[in-house]
Amino acid sequence: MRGDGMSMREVDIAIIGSGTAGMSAYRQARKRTDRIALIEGGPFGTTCARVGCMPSKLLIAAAEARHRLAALSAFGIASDAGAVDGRAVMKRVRDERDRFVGFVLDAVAGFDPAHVLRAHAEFEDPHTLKLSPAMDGSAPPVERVRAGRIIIATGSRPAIPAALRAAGDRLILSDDVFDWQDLPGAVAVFGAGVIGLELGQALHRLGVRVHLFGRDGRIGAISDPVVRAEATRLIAAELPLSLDAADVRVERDGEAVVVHFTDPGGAASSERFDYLLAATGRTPNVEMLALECSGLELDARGLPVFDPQTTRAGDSHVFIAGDADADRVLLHEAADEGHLAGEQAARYPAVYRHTRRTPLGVVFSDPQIAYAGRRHAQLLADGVAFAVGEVSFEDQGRSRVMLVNHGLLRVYGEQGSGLLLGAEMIGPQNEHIAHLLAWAIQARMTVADVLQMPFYHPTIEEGLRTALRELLTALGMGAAPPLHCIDCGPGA
Ligand SMILES: Cc1cc2nc3c(=O)[nH]c(=O)nc-3n(C[C@H](O)[C@H](O)[C@H](O)COP(=O)(O)OP(=O)(O)OC[C@H]3O[C@@H](n4cnc5c(N)ncnc54)[C@H](O)[C@@H]3O)c2cc1C
Ligand SMILES: NC(=O)c1ccc[n+]([C@@H]2O[C@H](COP(=O)([O-])OP(=O)(O)OC[C@H]3O[C@@H](n4cnc5c(N)ncnc54)[C@H](O)[C@@H]3O)[C@@H](O)[C@H]2O)c1
Repeated sequence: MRGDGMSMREVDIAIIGSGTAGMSAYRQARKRTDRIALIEGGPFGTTCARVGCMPSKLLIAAAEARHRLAALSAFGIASDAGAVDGRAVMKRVRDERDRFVGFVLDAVAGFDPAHVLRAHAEFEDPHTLKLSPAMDGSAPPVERVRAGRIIIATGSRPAIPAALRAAGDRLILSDDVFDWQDLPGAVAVFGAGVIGLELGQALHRLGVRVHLFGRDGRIGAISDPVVRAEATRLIAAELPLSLDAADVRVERDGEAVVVHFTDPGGAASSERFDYLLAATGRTPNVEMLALECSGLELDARGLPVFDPQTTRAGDSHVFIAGDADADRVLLHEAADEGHLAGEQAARYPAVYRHTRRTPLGVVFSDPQIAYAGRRHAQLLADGVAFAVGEVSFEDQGRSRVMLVNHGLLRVYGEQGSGLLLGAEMIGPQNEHIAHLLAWAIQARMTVADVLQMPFYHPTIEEGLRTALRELLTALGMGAAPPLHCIDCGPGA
Protein backbone atom coordinates (compact mmCIF):
# COMPACT_ATOMS: atom_id res chain seq x y z
CA MET A 1 0.00 0.00 0.00
CA ARG A 2 1.17 3.57 -0.66
CA GLY A 3 0.67 6.22 1.99
CA ASP A 4 -0.53 8.99 -0.41
CA GLY A 5 -4.16 7.95 -0.48
CA MET A 6 -3.59 6.11 -3.77
CA SER A 7 -3.64 2.54 -2.44
CA MET A 8 -1.59 0.13 -4.51
CA ARG A 9 -0.86 -3.56 -4.20
CA GLU A 10 2.40 -4.82 -5.67
CA VAL A 11 2.37 -8.42 -6.89
CA ASP A 12 4.40 -10.73 -9.10
CA ILE A 13 1.36 -11.91 -11.08
CA ALA A 14 -2.09 -10.35 -11.55
CA ILE A 15 -4.81 -12.49 -13.12
CA ILE A 16 -7.86 -10.68 -14.51
CA GLY A 17 -10.89 -12.97 -14.38
CA SER A 18 -11.55 -16.00 -12.20
CA GLY A 19 -13.35 -18.24 -14.69
CA THR A 20 -11.99 -21.61 -15.78
CA ALA A 21 -8.86 -20.10 -17.38
CA GLY A 22 -8.20 -17.67 -14.51
CA MET A 23 -8.59 -20.31 -11.80
CA SER A 24 -6.38 -22.71 -13.70
CA ALA A 25 -3.75 -19.97 -14.09
CA TYR A 26 -4.00 -19.16 -10.38
CA ARG A 27 -3.34 -22.77 -9.36
CA GLN A 28 -0.18 -22.91 -11.48
CA ALA A 29 1.13 -19.48 -10.53
CA ARG A 30 0.44 -20.16 -6.85
CA LYS A 31 2.94 -23.05 -6.93
CA ARG A 32 5.73 -20.59 -7.59
CA THR A 33 4.80 -17.33 -5.87
CA ASP A 34 2.67 -16.02 -3.01
CA ARG A 35 2.50 -12.51 -4.48
CA ILE A 36 -0.62 -12.92 -6.63
CA ALA A 37 -3.82 -10.98 -7.27
CA LEU A 38 -6.80 -12.85 -8.73
CA ILE A 39 -9.22 -10.10 -9.75
CA GLU A 40 -12.89 -10.89 -10.43
CA GLY A 41 -15.41 -8.25 -11.48
CA GLY A 42 -18.49 -10.44 -11.94
CA PRO A 43 -19.94 -13.39 -10.07
CA PHE A 44 -17.67 -16.29 -9.11
CA GLY A 45 -18.64 -19.73 -10.38
CA THR A 46 -17.38 -19.70 -14.03
CA THR A 47 -19.35 -19.33 -17.24
CA CYS A 48 -19.17 -23.11 -17.77
CA ALA A 49 -20.95 -23.98 -14.53
CA ARG A 50 -23.29 -20.98 -14.24
CA VAL A 51 -24.53 -20.36 -17.78
CA GLY A 52 -22.57 -22.61 -20.14
CA CYS A 53 -21.64 -26.26 -20.51
CA MET A 54 -23.42 -27.64 -17.46
CA PRO A 55 -26.89 -26.01 -17.44
CA SER A 56 -27.16 -26.45 -21.22
CA LYS A 57 -26.41 -30.17 -20.89
CA LEU A 58 -28.99 -30.43 -18.08
CA LEU A 59 -31.68 -28.97 -20.35
CA ILE A 60 -30.59 -31.28 -23.19
CA ALA A 61 -30.73 -34.33 -20.88
CA ALA A 62 -34.38 -33.57 -20.06
CA ALA A 63 -35.17 -33.12 -23.75
CA GLU A 64 -33.46 -36.39 -24.69
CA ALA A 65 -35.34 -38.28 -21.99
CA ARG A 66 -38.64 -37.13 -23.50
CA HIS A 67 -37.51 -37.70 -27.07
CA ARG A 68 -36.67 -41.35 -26.38
CA LEU A 69 -40.31 -41.89 -25.40
CA ALA A 70 -41.33 -41.04 -28.96
CA ALA A 71 -39.32 -44.05 -30.19
CA LEU A 72 -41.02 -46.50 -27.83
CA SER A 73 -43.83 -47.49 -30.19
CA ALA A 74 -41.27 -48.47 -32.86
CA PHE A 75 -39.91 -50.97 -30.32
CA GLY A 76 -43.46 -52.30 -29.75
CA ILE A 77 -43.87 -50.59 -26.38
CA ALA A 78 -46.98 -48.56 -25.70
CA SER A 79 -46.61 -45.41 -23.61
CA ASP A 80 -48.70 -42.36 -22.98
CA ALA A 81 -45.99 -40.74 -20.87
CA GLY A 82 -44.27 -37.59 -22.09
CA ALA A 83 -46.30 -34.71 -20.63
CA VAL A 84 -43.81 -31.97 -19.78
CA ASP A 85 -43.96 -30.15 -16.45
CA GLY A 86 -41.96 -27.08 -17.46
CA ARG A 87 -41.58 -25.86 -13.89
CA ALA A 88 -40.15 -29.23 -12.80
CA VAL A 89 -37.81 -29.36 -15.80
CA MET A 90 -36.43 -25.89 -15.06
CA LYS A 91 -36.20 -26.58 -11.33
CA ARG A 92 -33.94 -29.58 -11.96
CA VAL A 93 -31.82 -27.50 -14.37
CA ARG A 94 -31.43 -24.73 -11.76
CA ASP A 95 -30.89 -27.08 -8.79
CA GLU A 96 -28.23 -29.16 -10.52
CA ARG A 97 -26.65 -26.01 -11.97
CA ASP A 98 -26.42 -24.57 -8.46
CA ARG A 99 -24.77 -27.78 -7.29
CA PHE A 100 -22.09 -27.50 -9.98
CA VAL A 101 -21.59 -23.80 -9.22
CA GLY A 102 -21.28 -24.75 -5.53
CA PHE A 103 -18.26 -26.93 -6.31
CA VAL A 104 -16.55 -23.99 -8.02
CA LEU A 105 -17.40 -21.65 -5.12
CA ASP A 106 -15.89 -24.21 -2.72
CA ALA A 107 -12.69 -24.11 -4.79
CA VAL A 108 -12.61 -20.29 -4.68
CA ALA A 109 -13.18 -20.42 -0.91
CA GLY A 110 -10.05 -22.57 -0.72
CA PHE A 111 -7.91 -19.83 -2.30
CA ASP A 112 -5.89 -17.57 0.00
CA PRO A 113 -8.34 -14.65 0.64
CA ALA A 114 -5.41 -12.23 0.51
CA HIS A 115 -5.01 -13.10 -3.18
CA VAL A 116 -8.64 -12.59 -4.25
CA LEU A 117 -9.83 -9.08 -5.15
CA ARG A 118 -13.45 -8.28 -6.01
CA ALA A 119 -13.10 -5.55 -8.65
CA HIS A 120 -13.26 -4.70 -12.32
CA ALA A 121 -9.72 -4.23 -13.70
CA GLU A 122 -8.37 -2.25 -16.63
CA PHE A 123 -4.89 -1.28 -17.80
CA GLU A 124 -3.50 2.09 -16.72
CA ASP A 125 -0.04 1.34 -18.08
CA PRO A 126 1.68 -1.91 -19.14
CA HIS A 127 2.30 -2.97 -15.52
CA THR A 128 -0.52 -1.18 -13.65
CA LEU A 129 -4.17 -2.18 -13.37
CA LYS A 130 -6.75 0.35 -12.20
CA LEU A 131 -9.56 -1.19 -10.14
CA SER A 132 -13.19 -0.04 -10.02
CA PRO A 133 -16.25 -1.50 -8.26
CA ALA A 134 -17.25 -5.04 -9.16
CA MET A 135 -20.60 -5.78 -10.82
CA ASP A 136 -22.25 -6.28 -7.42
CA GLY A 137 -21.17 -2.75 -6.42
CA SER A 138 -18.57 -3.86 -3.88
CA ALA A 139 -15.71 -1.38 -3.55
CA PRO A 140 -12.25 -2.62 -4.53
CA PRO A 141 -9.93 -3.16 -1.54
CA VAL A 142 -7.17 -1.17 -3.29
CA GLU A 143 -7.22 1.32 -6.16
CA ARG A 144 -4.41 -0.16 -8.19
CA VAL A 145 -2.47 -3.36 -8.67
CA ARG A 146 1.07 -3.17 -9.98
CA ALA A 147 2.21 -6.49 -11.41
CA GLY A 148 5.38 -7.94 -12.88
CA ARG A 149 3.25 -10.16 -15.14
CA ILE A 150 -0.44 -9.95 -16.07
CA ILE A 151 -2.75 -12.71 -17.28
CA ILE A 152 -5.89 -11.70 -19.19
CA ALA A 153 -8.57 -14.37 -18.61
CA THR A 154 -11.72 -12.29 -19.01
CA GLY A 155 -13.86 -14.75 -21.01
CA SER A 156 -16.49 -13.82 -23.60
CA ARG A 157 -20.11 -12.70 -23.82
CA PRO A 158 -22.87 -13.09 -26.41
CA ALA A 159 -22.59 -10.92 -29.53
CA ILE A 160 -25.98 -9.43 -30.40
CA PRO A 161 -26.67 -8.18 -33.96
CA ALA A 162 -28.32 -4.73 -33.84
CA ALA A 163 -31.33 -5.91 -35.89
CA LEU A 164 -32.35 -8.34 -33.12
CA ARG A 165 -32.58 -5.58 -30.51
CA ALA A 166 -36.00 -4.69 -31.91
CA ALA A 167 -37.27 -7.58 -29.76
CA GLY A 168 -36.72 -5.28 -26.73
CA ASP A 169 -37.12 -7.00 -23.38
CA ARG A 170 -38.22 -10.16 -25.21
CA LEU A 171 -34.67 -10.53 -26.55
CA ILE A 172 -32.97 -13.19 -24.45
CA LEU A 173 -29.51 -14.74 -24.30
CA SER A 174 -28.43 -18.24 -23.38
CA ASP A 175 -27.59 -16.89 -19.90
CA ASP A 176 -31.27 -16.04 -19.31
CA VAL A 177 -32.66 -19.47 -20.26
CA PHE A 178 -31.18 -21.24 -17.23
CA ASP A 179 -32.98 -18.97 -14.78
CA TRP A 180 -36.44 -19.58 -16.28
CA GLN A 181 -39.05 -20.76 -13.79
CA ASP A 182 -41.11 -22.37 -16.56
CA LEU A 183 -40.84 -23.18 -20.26
CA PRO A 184 -42.30 -20.58 -22.64
CA GLY A 185 -44.72 -21.33 -25.48
CA ALA A 186 -42.66 -20.24 -28.49
CA VAL A 187 -39.08 -19.08 -29.12
CA ALA A 188 -37.38 -17.81 -32.29
CA VAL A 189 -33.76 -18.95 -32.05
CA PHE A 190 -31.32 -16.84 -34.07
CA GLY A 191 -28.03 -18.54 -34.90
CA ALA A 192 -27.78 -22.18 -35.97
CA GLY A 193 -24.30 -22.49 -34.48
CA VAL A 194 -23.41 -24.53 -31.44
CA ILE A 195 -25.59 -22.80 -28.84
CA GLY A 196 -28.58 -22.24 -31.15
CA LEU A 197 -28.63 -25.87 -32.21
CA GLU A 198 -28.20 -27.30 -28.71
CA LEU A 199 -30.76 -25.04 -27.00
CA GLY A 200 -33.15 -24.78 -29.96
CA GLN A 201 -33.46 -28.55 -30.35
CA ALA A 202 -33.74 -29.10 -26.59
CA LEU A 203 -36.56 -26.55 -26.27
CA HIS A 204 -38.33 -28.06 -29.29
CA ARG A 205 -38.12 -31.54 -27.75
CA LEU A 206 -39.57 -30.18 -24.52
CA GLY A 207 -42.66 -28.98 -26.38
CA VAL A 208 -41.70 -25.33 -26.99
CA ARG A 209 -42.54 -24.11 -30.52
CA VAL A 210 -39.13 -23.24 -31.98
CA HIS A 211 -38.04 -21.81 -35.31
CA LEU A 212 -34.27 -21.86 -35.85
CA PHE A 213 -32.95 -19.04 -38.04
CA GLY A 214 -29.39 -19.34 -39.36
CA ARG A 215 -27.26 -17.45 -41.85
CA ASP A 216 -25.33 -18.35 -45.00
CA GLY A 217 -26.32 -22.03 -44.75
CA ARG A 218 -24.04 -22.52 -41.72
CA ILE A 219 -25.00 -25.11 -39.13
CA GLY A 220 -23.31 -26.38 -35.96
CA ALA A 221 -19.84 -25.13 -36.93
CA ILE A 222 -19.49 -27.89 -39.59
CA SER A 223 -17.06 -27.06 -42.41
CA ASP A 224 -17.40 -30.22 -44.57
CA PRO A 225 -20.17 -29.47 -47.11
CA VAL A 226 -21.27 -33.13 -47.29
CA VAL A 227 -21.64 -33.43 -43.50
CA ARG A 228 -23.29 -30.01 -43.40
CA ALA A 229 -25.88 -31.06 -45.99
CA GLU A 230 -26.69 -34.18 -43.95
CA ALA A 231 -26.95 -32.17 -40.71
CA THR A 232 -29.24 -29.65 -42.38
CA ARG A 233 -31.46 -32.47 -43.70
CA LEU A 234 -31.69 -34.18 -40.31
CA ILE A 235 -32.36 -31.05 -38.24
CA ALA A 236 -34.86 -29.67 -40.80
CA ALA A 237 -36.74 -32.98 -40.65
CA GLU A 238 -37.30 -32.39 -36.95
CA LEU A 239 -37.96 -28.67 -36.50
CA PRO A 240 -38.54 -25.51 -38.56
CA LEU A 241 -35.10 -24.46 -39.83
CA SER A 242 -34.36 -21.44 -42.02
CA LEU A 243 -30.64 -21.28 -42.76
CA ASP A 244 -30.98 -19.01 -45.77
CA ALA A 245 -34.01 -16.85 -45.04
CA ALA A 246 -33.85 -13.43 -46.69
CA ASP A 247 -35.32 -10.04 -45.66
CA VAL A 248 -35.40 -11.11 -42.01
CA ARG A 249 -37.01 -8.38 -39.91
CA VAL A 250 -37.85 -8.43 -36.21
CA GLU A 251 -40.50 -6.30 -34.53
CA ARG A 252 -42.51 -6.15 -31.32
CA ASP A 253 -46.27 -6.45 -31.27
CA GLY A 254 -47.41 -6.02 -27.68
CA GLU A 255 -45.86 -8.83 -25.66
CA ALA A 256 -45.03 -10.85 -28.79
CA VAL A 257 -41.95 -10.82 -31.02
CA VAL A 258 -42.82 -11.03 -34.71
CA VAL A 259 -40.26 -12.33 -37.21
CA HIS A 260 -40.88 -11.49 -40.87
CA PHE A 261 -38.82 -13.38 -43.46
CA THR A 262 -38.77 -14.65 -47.02
CA ASP A 263 -38.05 -18.34 -47.48
CA PRO A 264 -35.70 -19.63 -50.23
CA GLY A 265 -38.77 -20.33 -52.41
CA GLY A 266 -39.61 -16.60 -52.33
CA ALA A 267 -42.65 -16.90 -50.03
CA ALA A 268 -42.99 -14.16 -47.40
CA SER A 269 -43.86 -15.34 -43.87
CA SER A 270 -44.45 -13.85 -40.45
CA GLU A 271 -44.35 -15.80 -37.20
CA ARG A 272 -45.09 -14.75 -33.60
CA PHE A 273 -43.03 -15.83 -30.61
CA ASP A 274 -42.84 -15.18 -26.87
CA TYR A 275 -39.07 -14.64 -27.02
CA LEU A 276 -36.19 -14.21 -29.43
CA LEU A 277 -33.05 -16.07 -28.31
CA ALA A 278 -29.87 -14.56 -29.78
CA ALA A 279 -27.31 -17.34 -30.19
CA THR A 280 -25.32 -15.48 -32.82
CA GLY A 281 -21.76 -15.99 -31.58
CA ARG A 282 -19.67 -14.72 -28.70
CA THR A 283 -17.24 -11.84 -28.43
CA PRO A 284 -14.17 -11.69 -26.15
CA ASN A 285 -14.34 -9.42 -23.10
CA VAL A 286 -11.44 -7.11 -23.92
CA GLU A 287 -12.79 -3.68 -24.81
CA MET A 288 -13.34 -2.73 -21.15
CA LEU A 289 -9.66 -3.46 -20.41
CA ALA A 290 -8.29 -0.19 -21.87
CA LEU A 291 -5.84 -2.28 -23.93
CA GLU A 292 -4.63 0.91 -25.60
CA CYS A 293 -2.78 1.57 -22.31
CA SER A 294 -1.24 -1.91 -22.20
CA GLY A 295 1.44 -1.31 -24.82
CA LEU A 296 0.41 -4.57 -26.52
CA GLU A 297 0.19 -5.04 -30.27
CA LEU A 298 -3.48 -5.50 -31.19
CA ASP A 299 -4.91 -7.24 -34.26
CA ALA A 300 -7.72 -5.92 -36.48
CA ARG A 301 -10.31 -7.16 -33.94
CA GLY A 302 -8.60 -5.26 -31.12
CA LEU A 303 -7.25 -8.49 -29.57
CA PRO A 304 -3.67 -8.84 -28.35
CA VAL A 305 -1.50 -10.69 -30.87
CA PHE A 306 -0.38 -13.82 -29.00
CA ASP A 307 1.30 -17.21 -29.42
CA PRO A 308 -1.14 -20.08 -28.65
CA GLN A 309 1.81 -22.29 -27.71
CA THR A 310 2.90 -19.97 -24.87
CA THR A 311 -0.21 -17.75 -24.45
CA ARG A 312 2.23 -14.83 -24.38
CA ALA A 313 1.22 -11.57 -26.07
CA GLY A 314 4.10 -10.64 -28.38
CA ASP A 315 7.35 -10.44 -26.41
CA SER A 316 5.61 -8.82 -23.46
CA HIS A 317 5.00 -9.79 -19.82
CA VAL A 318 1.27 -10.25 -20.58
CA PHE A 319 -0.41 -13.62 -21.22
CA ILE A 320 -3.95 -14.29 -22.48
CA ALA A 321 -6.04 -17.43 -21.92
CA GLY A 322 -9.53 -18.84 -22.43
CA ASP A 323 -12.35 -17.28 -24.44
CA ALA A 324 -10.66 -13.85 -24.12
CA ASP A 325 -8.18 -14.79 -26.86
CA ALA A 326 -11.02 -15.94 -29.21
CA ASP A 327 -8.85 -18.82 -30.39
CA ARG A 328 -10.36 -22.13 -29.19
CA VAL A 329 -13.41 -21.12 -27.19
CA LEU A 330 -14.03 -24.41 -25.42
CA LEU A 331 -13.84 -25.44 -21.80
CA HIS A 332 -10.90 -27.85 -21.95
CA GLU A 333 -8.93 -25.35 -24.04
CA ALA A 334 -9.64 -22.57 -21.52
CA ALA A 335 -8.35 -24.82 -18.74
CA ASP A 336 -5.24 -25.74 -20.78
CA GLU A 337 -4.49 -22.15 -21.71
CA GLY A 338 -4.96 -20.99 -18.10
CA HIS A 339 -2.56 -23.70 -16.94
CA LEU A 340 -0.05 -22.66 -19.59
CA ALA A 341 -0.40 -18.94 -18.83
CA GLY A 342 -0.01 -19.46 -15.06
CA GLU A 343 3.08 -21.59 -15.53
CA GLN A 344 4.69 -19.27 -18.08
CA ALA A 345 3.94 -16.11 -16.11
CA ALA A 346 5.52 -17.68 -13.04
CA ARG A 347 8.63 -18.74 -15.00
CA TYR A 348 8.91 -15.46 -16.89
CA PRO A 349 11.24 -14.32 -18.46
CA ALA A 350 11.94 -18.01 -19.24
CA VAL A 351 9.02 -18.81 -21.56
CA TYR A 352 8.74 -22.15 -23.36
CA ARG A 353 6.51 -23.23 -26.23
CA HIS A 354 4.19 -26.17 -25.51
CA THR A 355 2.52 -28.53 -27.98
CA ARG A 356 -1.24 -28.05 -27.92
CA ARG A 357 -3.70 -30.92 -27.84
CA THR A 358 -5.35 -32.16 -31.03
CA PRO A 359 -8.48 -30.10 -31.75
CA LEU A 360 -11.69 -31.77 -30.59
CA GLY A 361 -15.20 -30.37 -30.56
CA VAL A 362 -18.63 -31.82 -29.82
CA VAL A 363 -22.06 -30.26 -30.32
CA PHE A 364 -24.57 -31.93 -28.03
CA SER A 365 -27.35 -31.95 -30.58
CA ASP A 366 -29.03 -35.23 -31.51
CA PRO A 367 -27.48 -36.72 -33.55
CA GLN A 368 -24.27 -35.26 -32.14
CA ILE A 369 -22.06 -33.15 -34.37
CA ALA A 370 -18.31 -33.46 -33.80
CA TYR A 371 -14.88 -32.89 -35.26
CA ALA A 372 -11.40 -34.17 -34.45
CA GLY A 373 -8.06 -33.00 -35.77
CA ARG A 374 -7.99 -30.77 -38.80
CA ARG A 375 -11.32 -29.83 -40.32
CA HIS A 376 -12.22 -30.14 -43.98
CA ALA A 377 -12.07 -26.37 -44.62
CA GLN A 378 -8.70 -26.12 -42.92
CA LEU A 379 -7.22 -28.95 -45.02
CA LEU A 380 -8.41 -27.19 -48.18
CA ALA A 381 -7.06 -23.83 -46.98
CA ASP A 382 -3.70 -25.40 -46.09
CA GLY A 383 -3.47 -27.03 -49.55
CA VAL A 384 -3.05 -30.52 -48.05
CA ALA A 385 -3.35 -33.49 -50.45
CA PHE A 386 -5.88 -35.71 -48.68
CA ALA A 387 -8.43 -38.43 -49.35
CA VAL A 388 -11.82 -39.00 -47.71
CA GLY A 389 -13.56 -42.08 -46.36
CA GLU A 390 -17.14 -41.99 -45.16
CA VAL A 391 -19.87 -44.01 -43.55
CA SER A 392 -23.59 -43.38 -43.32
CA PHE A 393 -25.17 -44.45 -40.04
CA GLU A 394 -28.49 -45.24 -41.78
CA ASP A 395 -27.60 -48.93 -42.21
CA GLN A 396 -25.00 -49.21 -39.47
CA GLY A 397 -25.80 -52.32 -37.45
CA ARG A 398 -25.77 -51.21 -33.82
CA SER A 399 -27.22 -47.80 -34.68
CA ARG A 400 -30.18 -49.52 -36.35
CA VAL A 401 -30.61 -51.89 -33.40
CA MET A 402 -30.99 -48.88 -31.12
CA LEU A 403 -33.06 -46.85 -33.62
CA VAL A 404 -30.51 -44.04 -33.69
CA ASN A 405 -29.39 -44.76 -37.27
CA HIS A 406 -29.03 -41.22 -38.61
CA GLY A 407 -25.98 -39.33 -39.75
CA LEU A 408 -22.74 -39.40 -41.66
CA LEU A 409 -19.07 -39.54 -40.70
CA ARG A 410 -16.19 -38.42 -42.93
CA VAL A 411 -12.52 -39.11 -42.11
CA TYR A 412 -9.54 -37.47 -43.83
CA GLY A 413 -6.12 -39.04 -44.45
CA GLU A 414 -2.94 -37.65 -45.95
CA GLN A 415 -1.96 -38.83 -49.42
CA GLY A 416 1.46 -40.45 -49.42
CA SER A 417 2.00 -40.85 -45.66
CA GLY A 418 -1.40 -42.40 -44.89
CA LEU A 419 -1.56 -40.31 -41.69
CA LEU A 420 -4.98 -39.81 -40.17
CA LEU A 421 -5.56 -36.05 -40.30
CA GLY A 422 -9.08 -35.28 -39.14
CA ALA A 423 -12.80 -35.98 -39.24
CA GLU A 424 -16.17 -34.25 -39.20
CA MET A 425 -19.38 -36.04 -38.40
CA ILE A 426 -23.00 -36.02 -37.35
CA GLY A 427 -24.16 -39.28 -35.85
CA PRO A 428 -25.23 -41.28 -32.81
CA GLN A 429 -23.01 -40.93 -29.73
CA ASN A 430 -20.33 -39.38 -31.91
CA GLU A 431 -18.76 -37.71 -28.86
CA HIS A 432 -17.04 -41.06 -28.26
CA ILE A 433 -15.90 -41.61 -31.85
CA ALA A 434 -14.53 -38.04 -31.94
CA HIS A 435 -12.46 -38.79 -28.82
CA LEU A 436 -11.04 -42.00 -30.31
CA LEU A 437 -10.11 -40.15 -33.48
CA ALA A 438 -8.56 -37.18 -31.65
CA TRP A 439 -6.45 -39.57 -29.56
CA ALA A 440 -5.34 -41.51 -32.66
CA ILE A 441 -4.47 -38.28 -34.51
CA GLN A 442 -2.53 -36.95 -31.53
CA ALA A 443 -0.62 -40.25 -31.41
CA ARG A 444 0.24 -39.64 -35.11
CA MET A 445 -1.32 -42.92 -36.20
CA THR A 446 -1.80 -43.81 -39.84
CA VAL A 447 -5.17 -45.00 -41.10
CA ALA A 448 -3.68 -48.51 -41.32
CA ASP A 449 -2.49 -48.25 -37.67
CA VAL A 450 -6.00 -47.37 -36.47
CA LEU A 451 -7.44 -50.30 -38.42
CA GLN A 452 -5.14 -52.59 -36.42
CA MET A 453 -6.96 -51.56 -33.22
CA PRO A 454 -9.73 -53.84 -31.88
CA PHE A 455 -13.33 -53.05 -32.87
CA TYR A 456 -15.96 -54.85 -30.79
CA HIS A 457 -19.11 -56.26 -32.36
CA PRO A 458 -21.77 -54.95 -32.49
CA THR A 459 -20.86 -51.31 -31.73
CA ILE A 460 -21.28 -47.91 -33.35
CA GLU A 461 -17.46 -47.80 -33.60
CA GLU A 462 -17.73 -50.46 -36.32
CA GLY A 463 -19.14 -47.66 -38.47
CA LEU A 464 -15.88 -45.79 -37.96
CA ARG A 465 -14.01 -48.88 -39.17
CA THR A 466 -16.06 -48.90 -42.38
CA ALA A 467 -15.12 -45.24 -43.02
CA LEU A 468 -11.45 -45.94 -42.27
CA ARG A 469 -11.41 -48.91 -44.67
CA GLU A 470 -12.89 -46.72 -47.38
CA LEU A 471 -10.27 -44.07 -46.61
CA LEU A 472 -7.44 -46.62 -46.84
CA THR A 473 -8.72 -47.62 -50.28
CA ALA A 474 -9.06 -43.98 -51.36
CA LEU A 475 -5.44 -43.43 -50.30
CA GLY A 476 -4.43 -46.38 -52.53
CA MET A 477 -3.17 -48.25 -49.47
CA GLY A 478 -5.65 -51.10 -49.23
CA ALA A 479 -8.09 -53.12 -51.31
CA ALA A 480 -11.76 -52.11 -51.27
CA PRO A 481 -13.55 -54.02 -48.50
CA PRO A 482 -16.16 -56.49 -49.77
CA LEU A 483 -19.77 -55.26 -49.63
CA HIS A 484 -21.32 -56.27 -46.28
CA CYS A 485 -18.06 -58.08 -45.39
CA ILE A 486 -19.01 -60.92 -43.09
CA ASP A 487 -15.79 -60.88 -41.02
CA CYS A 488 -16.92 -57.44 -39.88
CA GLY A 489 -20.07 -58.93 -38.35
CA PRO A 490 -23.56 -58.39 -39.77
CA GLY A 491 -24.50 -54.75 -40.25
CA ALA A 492 -21.08 -53.42 -39.25
C1 LIG B 1 -24.41 -21.87 -23.38
C2 LIG B 1 -22.97 -22.33 -23.45
C3 LIG B 1 -22.70 -23.68 -23.50
C4 LIG B 1 -21.37 -24.11 -23.57
N1 LIG B 1 -21.15 -25.46 -23.63
C5 LIG B 1 -19.87 -25.90 -23.73
C6 LIG B 1 -19.60 -27.30 -23.77
O1 LIG B 1 -20.51 -28.13 -23.72
N2 LIG B 1 -18.32 -27.71 -23.87
C7 LIG B 1 -17.28 -26.81 -23.95
O2 LIG B 1 -16.12 -27.23 -24.07
N3 LIG B 1 -17.51 -25.46 -23.89
C8 LIG B 1 -18.77 -25.00 -23.78
N4 LIG B 1 -19.00 -23.66 -23.70
C9 LIG B 1 -17.85 -22.74 -23.73
C10 LIG B 1 -17.18 -22.65 -22.34
O3 LIG B 1 -18.16 -22.42 -21.37
C11 LIG B 1 -16.15 -21.51 -22.36
O4 LIG B 1 -15.20 -21.77 -23.39
C12 LIG B 1 -15.41 -21.37 -21.04
O5 LIG B 1 -16.31 -21.33 -19.98
C13 LIG B 1 -14.53 -20.10 -21.04
O6 LIG B 1 -13.87 -19.95 -19.82
P1 LIG B 1 -13.07 -18.60 -19.47
O7 LIG B 1 -12.29 -18.85 -18.24
O8 LIG B 1 -12.34 -18.14 -20.67
O9 LIG B 1 -14.19 -17.51 -19.21
P2 LIG B 1 -15.21 -17.29 -17.97
O10 LIG B 1 -15.52 -18.53 -17.24
O11 LIG B 1 -16.34 -16.51 -18.55
O12 LIG B 1 -14.38 -16.36 -16.98
C14 LIG B 1 -14.08 -15.01 -17.26
C15 LIG B 1 -14.20 -14.21 -15.96
O13 LIG B 1 -13.59 -12.94 -16.14
C16 LIG B 1 -14.36 -11.97 -15.43
N5 LIG B 1 -14.02 -10.65 -16.00
C17 LIG B 1 -14.24 -10.22 -17.27
N6 LIG B 1 -13.73 -8.97 -17.44
C18 LIG B 1 -13.18 -8.61 -16.25
C19 LIG B 1 -12.48 -7.44 -15.82
N7 LIG B 1 -12.22 -6.42 -16.63
N8 LIG B 1 -12.06 -7.38 -14.52
C20 LIG B 1 -12.27 -8.44 -13.68
N9 LIG B 1 -12.92 -9.57 -14.05
C21 LIG B 1 -13.35 -9.65 -15.32
C22 LIG B 1 -15.78 -12.42 -15.67
O14 LIG B 1 -16.66 -11.89 -14.69
C23 LIG B 1 -15.64 -13.95 -15.57
O15 LIG B 1 -15.85 -14.43 -14.26
C24 LIG B 1 -20.31 -23.18 -23.59
C25 LIG B 1 -20.59 -21.81 -23.51
C26 LIG B 1 -21.90 -21.39 -23.44
C27 LIG B 1 -22.18 -19.91 -23.34
N1 LIG C 1 -20.85 -28.15 -27.04
C1 LIG C 1 -19.95 -27.19 -26.97
O1 LIG C 1 -18.75 -27.44 -26.93
C2 LIG C 1 -20.37 -25.77 -26.92
C3 LIG C 1 -21.69 -25.44 -26.62
C4 LIG C 1 -22.06 -24.11 -26.63
C5 LIG C 1 -21.12 -23.14 -26.90
N2 LIG C 1 -19.85 -23.48 -27.16
C6 LIG C 1 -18.85 -22.45 -27.51
O2 LIG C 1 -19.44 -21.17 -27.52
C7 LIG C 1 -19.17 -20.54 -28.77
C8 LIG C 1 -20.28 -19.61 -29.11
O3 LIG C 1 -21.45 -20.33 -29.51
P1 LIG C 1 -22.47 -19.71 -30.53
O4 LIG C 1 -23.42 -20.76 -30.92
O5 LIG C 1 -23.00 -18.42 -29.99
O6 LIG C 1 -21.54 -19.28 -31.76
P2 LIG C 1 -21.26 -19.99 -33.16
O7 LIG C 1 -20.18 -19.20 -33.79
O8 LIG C 1 -21.10 -21.45 -33.02
O9 LIG C 1 -22.61 -19.78 -33.98
C9 LIG C 1 -23.16 -18.54 -34.23
C10 LIG C 1 -24.03 -18.68 -35.47
O10 LIG C 1 -24.87 -17.55 -35.56
C11 LIG C 1 -25.01 -17.24 -36.93
N3 LIG C 1 -25.45 -15.85 -37.02
C12 LIG C 1 -24.75 -14.71 -36.77
N4 LIG C 1 -25.53 -13.64 -36.92
C13 LIG C 1 -26.76 -14.08 -37.28
C14 LIG C 1 -27.99 -13.46 -37.59
N5 LIG C 1 -28.13 -12.13 -37.55
N6 LIG C 1 -29.04 -14.25 -37.91
C15 LIG C 1 -28.92 -15.59 -37.94
N7 LIG C 1 -27.78 -16.23 -37.66
C16 LIG C 1 -26.71 -15.49 -37.34
C17 LIG C 1 -23.65 -17.53 -37.54
O11 LIG C 1 -23.74 -17.77 -38.91
C18 LIG C 1 -23.23 -18.78 -36.77
O12 LIG C 1 -23.61 -19.96 -37.45
C19 LIG C 1 -19.02 -21.70 -29.74
O13 LIG C 1 -18.21 -21.33 -30.84
C20 LIG C 1 -18.37 -22.76 -28.92
O14 LIG C 1 -16.98 -22.65 -28.99
C21 LIG C 1 -19.46 -24.78 -27.18
